[in-house]
Amino acid sequence: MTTQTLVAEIKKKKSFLCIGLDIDLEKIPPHLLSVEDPIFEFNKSIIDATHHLCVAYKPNTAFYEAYGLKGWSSLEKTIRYLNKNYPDIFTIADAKRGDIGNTSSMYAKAFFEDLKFDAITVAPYMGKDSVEPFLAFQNKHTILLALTSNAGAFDFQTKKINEKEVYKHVLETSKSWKNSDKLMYVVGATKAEYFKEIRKIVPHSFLLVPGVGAQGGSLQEVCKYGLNENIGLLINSSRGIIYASKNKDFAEKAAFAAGVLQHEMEPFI
Ligand SMILES: O=c1ccn([C@@H]2O[C@H](COP(=O)(O)O)[C@@H](O)[C@H]2O)c(=O)[nH]1
Repeated sequence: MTTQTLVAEIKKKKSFLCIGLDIDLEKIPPHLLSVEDPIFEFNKSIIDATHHLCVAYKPNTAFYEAYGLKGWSSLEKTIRYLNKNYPDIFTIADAKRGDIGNTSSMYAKAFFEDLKFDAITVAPYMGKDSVEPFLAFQNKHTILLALTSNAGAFDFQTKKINEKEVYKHVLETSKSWKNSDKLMYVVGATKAEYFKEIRKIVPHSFLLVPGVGAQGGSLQEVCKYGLNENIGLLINSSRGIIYASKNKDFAEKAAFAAGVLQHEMEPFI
């Protein structure tokens, strides 16, 4: 998907919500556990109930890899279902990959060519040659971890090298890489006070913002400095939406929780 299509969808739906599909079999309604593929059935119900309220879905691959081949098959069925039934939805594989160049190329093929995701999250730690293979794919997006939502972000990301924080080096240096127009960045909602500085370095880029909901980040605080001329934000909530209920009404309750966030977003669009 192109960035222009994503922006048009945001304006059409009056939403920049991304719903995280982080499926834990211990958290889904028990009645689903007896069907053949509980993860896919759960995802399908959540997607059908919420697709009009969001512009993106983000399965975190860890939640599928944890269930082995069955989990990977559920992930594959989920992305195929999304691409077939809701082609205007932006799909993000939250896989946090990145390795030496030829290995990164294989990761990119797996997620962009085989699974046909629109975007993948990538760790910047191994540098330019580990990220550029992802950027070689047309109409695909690479979402680089810049300033993450967890407490451990302060271990390295905010430490200074040559008087500049590491996350700022990530933002600035990556701008010089080939096809850097395909880059987006992860910035945690729990780090709202950093958005002003971040927007000075990447004013036009999209930011994927996890941390609203279960992690306590504030949508309003993020929007204060995070928005740009194209909205430029994808606000993610996973547990806060998909586990709104453990009963048979789970999809309906997820839609209600998604609607609350979408409603908060409307005035910004
Ligand atoms: O900095 C980061 C990067 C990724 N994540 C991921 O986003 C979701 C958040 O889930 P919630 O249930 O809404 O807390 C999850 O997949 C994380 O691995 C992040 O939280 N922070």
